[in-house]
Amino acid sequence: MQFEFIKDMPRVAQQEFPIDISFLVGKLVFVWMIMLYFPVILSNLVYEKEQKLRTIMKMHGLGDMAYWIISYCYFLLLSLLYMLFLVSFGSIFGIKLFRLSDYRVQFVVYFAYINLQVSFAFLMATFFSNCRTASVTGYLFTIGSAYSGEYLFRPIFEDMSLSRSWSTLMELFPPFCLYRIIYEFSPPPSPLYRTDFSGVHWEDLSDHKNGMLDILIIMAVEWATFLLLTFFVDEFGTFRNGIRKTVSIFRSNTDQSSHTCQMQTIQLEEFLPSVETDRTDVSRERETVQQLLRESDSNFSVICDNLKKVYHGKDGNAEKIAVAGLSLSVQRGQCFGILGPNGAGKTSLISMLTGFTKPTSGTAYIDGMDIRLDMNKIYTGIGVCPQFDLLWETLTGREHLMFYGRLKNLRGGALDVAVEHSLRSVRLFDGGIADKRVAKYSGGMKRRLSVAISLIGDPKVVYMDEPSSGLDPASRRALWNAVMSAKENRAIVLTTHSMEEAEALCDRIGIMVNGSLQCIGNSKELKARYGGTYMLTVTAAAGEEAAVEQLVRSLCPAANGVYRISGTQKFEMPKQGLRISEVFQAMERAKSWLNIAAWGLSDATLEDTFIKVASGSDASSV
Ligand SMILES: Nc1ncnc2c1ncn2[C@@H]1O[C@H](COP(=O)(O)OP(=O)(O)OP(=O)(O)O)[C@@H](O)[C@H]1O
Repeated sequence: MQFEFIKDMPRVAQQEFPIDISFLVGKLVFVWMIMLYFPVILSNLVYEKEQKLRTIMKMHGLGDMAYWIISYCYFLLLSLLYMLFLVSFGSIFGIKLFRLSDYRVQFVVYFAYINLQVSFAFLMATFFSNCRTASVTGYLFTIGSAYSGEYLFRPIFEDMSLSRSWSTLMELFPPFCLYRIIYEFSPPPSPLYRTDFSGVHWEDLSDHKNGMLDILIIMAVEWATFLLLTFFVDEFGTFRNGIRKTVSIFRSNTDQSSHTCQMQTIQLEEFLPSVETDRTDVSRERETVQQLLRESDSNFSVICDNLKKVYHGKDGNAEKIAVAGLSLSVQRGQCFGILGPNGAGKTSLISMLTGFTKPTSGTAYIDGMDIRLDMNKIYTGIGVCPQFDLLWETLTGREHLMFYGRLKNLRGGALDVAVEHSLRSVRLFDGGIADKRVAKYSGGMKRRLSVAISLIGDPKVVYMDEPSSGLDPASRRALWNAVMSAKENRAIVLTTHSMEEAEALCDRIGIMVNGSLQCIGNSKELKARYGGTYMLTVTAAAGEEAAVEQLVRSLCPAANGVYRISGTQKFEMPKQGLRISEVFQAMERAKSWLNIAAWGLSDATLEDTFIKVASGSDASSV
C-alpha cells in the first residue's frame, strides 16, 4: 500500500507561534505519560495470578469470562479517567498537543489506543508469573518503546524515500501507534518552521496524509487479536493461572480419557501399599463408595472414587505418589477430618477436590458433579479456605466478604447481614478491625478472614486446609464455634495437625499416611480400635531410664515403649490383664529409689492412636 505522506516541515508558516511545552519536553515524554498505565495494569494482573487470588475467586464461583470482563472494564475505566485527566489539564495549561486537535478526534483515537493498551497488557500478563518481574519489565518496556519511537520509528516514517509499508509494519507495535498519534497531534517540531498547522479535525480522519485512519484500523484489528490470543493462552495454556482447565478434551473425548485413566491405574497398582487390604474400615469405606456410585444418594456431598495423584519426577527425582487411590464419602451435615503427618498427601487431596490440580486417575463427585468435567459448576457451590491466605493486602476484611458474598449471589440487606454475621463469628467485627486493610492484619486475623470467606454465601461443601494454624487459643475456640454452627447443612472436609481440633470438630476422621487412608471412623471408634490400651508416662532422673523400663515390663510384660525424651518415657500397656491398683502401688513405691519426678496413667488419646497408626504404616511401607 503506497501512502502519500506529510512531514511537519512543509507546513505553511503562521504569523505567531509561541514556544509550546509539547515542543520543549518532546513527544517522548507524552508517550511515556500515556504508556505509564501499561506497567500498572500488567503488574496488577500478574499480582492476582502470583498471589493465586484469581484461583480463589474462581473457587468461589467467579467464571473466567466474568473475571476478564470485570477486569477489562475496571482497567479501561481507570485508563479513561487517566486520559481525561491528562487531556483536560494539558488543555488548561495550554499544551498544544491537547489543545489544537478536535476533542472528538482525540477521544476516538485515545479511546482506541487505551483499549489496545489494556488488551496488550492482558496478553503480556499471561507470560509472567512474578509480579516484580512483570512490573520491572513493564516499565523498561515503556521507557524503551518511547525511545525507540523517537530514534527508530520516527526517522523511518519521516524518510520520504522509504516505502510507507515500512512504517505501517512498525505501527503494528502498539507503542509506535501511540508515538504516531502524538506526532500527528503535535505542533511542528520547531518554532522555526512556522506552519498553518491547526491540529487534526474530524474531516482529517479520512485524510491518508496523516495516517490516522490506518492507525485506527491497525489498533482495532490488534485489539481483537490480542484479546483472542489472551483467551486462547488462558484457556489452553498449561495451568498458567494455577487453575486446572476442564478443557473440552474431557467432554468430547471421555472414552479416551477413561482409557488413559485405566492405563494409569494399572501402572499405579504396583505402588499401592500392601497393607490396604488389611484395613477393614478402609475397605468398608471403599465398598460404601462403590455402592454410592451404583445407587446415588443425595445425602452424600463428596464421593472420592479411587482418587490418585502422582507428581512426575523432575531433575532426576523419582515420581512421587502423593495420593494413592483414595476412596471416601462425606455426608451433608458432617465434618470429615483428614489427619496425617507432613507429606501424607492431605493438601494434594484438597487440591484435586478444588480443581487446583488434576487427578492422575480416579475422580471425585461433588454433589453428583464430576471434578474432571464440571469443575466450573462445582465452584458455584463450594467454599475454600486454602492452607495459605490468599487475600488482597489493599482491601479490608469487610470488602473481602462483600466481594465473595456477591460472587455467591448475596445482594443488598442479605449481603450486609451475612457479612456482619461472618465477621462477628470469627471475631473480626469489634473495634473497627473489619474496616482495616488486610495489610495491617496479623497472621491469625488473616487466617480467620480466610475461614469466614470459605463459609460466606451458604456453600454446600467447604474445604478447609489447616484452618486454625497460627491461631491463639481464644481465636481458635471462636473459629471452632463458627465451624460447628456452619456444618449443620453442609459437608466440611478439613485437614489438621491438631488432634484437639479433630476431636472438637470432626464427626469422622481419616488418618492418611503415604497417600492412603490407614483408618477411618469417629474419634471414639478409632481410640477404641487402635487404643484398647493405657498410656503410662514416667519422668525420672537422667540415667534411670533403663530401670524405669524394667519396672514397667515387670508390671506388664506386653508394654511397648512409645517414646523416650530426656528422662521422660511413654509406654503403651494393653488393658487386658492389667490391674491399675498394682501400677499405682508400684509407681508410688518406686518414686524414691528411682528418683521419679512425675508419672501418670491415662486412656489412649487420639494422638496416641495417630502416632501408632502413622508409625505402624511407615514401618509396613518400608
Ligand atoms: N507439586 C509437587 N511436585 C512434586 N511433589 C509434590 C508436589 N506437591 C506435593 N508433592 C509431594 O507430595 C507429597 C504429599 O504432599 P502434600 O503437600 O499433599 O502433603 P500434606 O499432607 O499436605 O503435607 P503438610 O501436612 O506438610 O501440608 C509430599 O511428599 C510432597 O513432597
